[in-house]
Amino acid sequence: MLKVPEHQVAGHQALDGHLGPLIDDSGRFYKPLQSDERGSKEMSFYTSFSSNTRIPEHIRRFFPVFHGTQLVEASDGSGRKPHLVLEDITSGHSKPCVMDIKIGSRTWYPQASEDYIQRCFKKDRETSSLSLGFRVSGLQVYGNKESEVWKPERKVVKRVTGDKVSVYGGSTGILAQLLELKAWFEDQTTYHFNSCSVLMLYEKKLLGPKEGGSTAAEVKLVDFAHVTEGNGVIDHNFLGGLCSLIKFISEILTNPDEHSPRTCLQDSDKNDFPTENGAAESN
Ligand SMILES: O=P(O)(O)O[C@@H]1[C@@H](OP(=O)(O)O)[C@H](OP(=O)(O)O)[C@H](O)[C@H](OP(=O)(O)O)[C@H]1OP(=O)(O)O
Ligand SMILES: Nc1ncnc2c1ncn2[C@@H]1O[C@H](COP(=O)(O)OP(=O)(O)O)[C@@H](O)[C@H]1O
Repeated sequence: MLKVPEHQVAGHQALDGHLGPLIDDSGRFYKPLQSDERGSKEMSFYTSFSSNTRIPEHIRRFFPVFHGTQLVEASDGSGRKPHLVLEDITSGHSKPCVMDIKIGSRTWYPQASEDYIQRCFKKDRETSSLSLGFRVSGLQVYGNKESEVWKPERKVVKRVTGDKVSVYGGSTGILAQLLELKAWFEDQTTYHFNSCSVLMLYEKKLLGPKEGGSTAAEVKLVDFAHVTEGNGVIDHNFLGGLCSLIKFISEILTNPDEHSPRTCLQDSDKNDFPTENGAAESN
């Protein structure tokens, strides 16, 4: 029996009769193939990437495992539709803290439709993409009390700017993984990852007498609906955004006091989680 993913933080969602991804109990994530060229682009990417023998194994682990496509009952009630069958990155977690960060100062690309380019121009300008080279697309953070979770609405997430971003779960784990990805992006010229996201995830553990804190963090790349061929050219847009994100996280780690939770919320959001402890997680 497929169900709506509880821990999805961005993108199209399978709620209220809309078309969106589903999960099963065996750790698979079913992403519906969008009917326009986005669906075929994402499938082409996964097919190409999974059979590309030049991708080093230590880089492959940053991508969800691809299990082909399958016809399954779509979440919008429109009948059986083709879905990409992917590894569910949140599987095995009960309190995953997740952040989706869309990389690149621009999400448009020359081959896209005029309409898409115009929409991207607007979103890139109105968010931190243009200024920072990345933007937060969605997040959820568990706190220290049993049911405490901070999952701000999309409109709150979109307002986040450079001085208000706070990174939950910095540390060597995340940083080391981002640096490993960066080294590959400095070299690879096969794909251009337009409008693609870095997903950061760690399991929140409740603070108790013997335990506390959180487990090792994971970095994954998601959303390949706009990947184009690299044609021997470095993906400067993604690489630039990634470098900027790395610098941003490094600065938080070196000056954590300047990035207290109070700086990440606007006055109107202060009734929301996080608490000080929740934001001080280190991964
Ligand atoms: O529909 P919207 O306005 O929520 O836009 C979607 C975006 O949400 P956002 O506005 O950035 O919060 C959404 O962004 P996220 O993945 O949520 O970061 C996608 O960009 C999506 O387009 P595509 O599937 O990548 O082509 C976007 O979908 P399309 O409008 O292009 O179908
Ligand atoms: N393989 C996956 N496993 C678990 N969650 C995923 C996976 N891929 C995507 N997600 C969740 O779904 C969200 C949207 O994914 P994305 O591929 O960007 O969809 P869209 O194309 O609708 O924007 C991500 O922010 C993440 O929360």
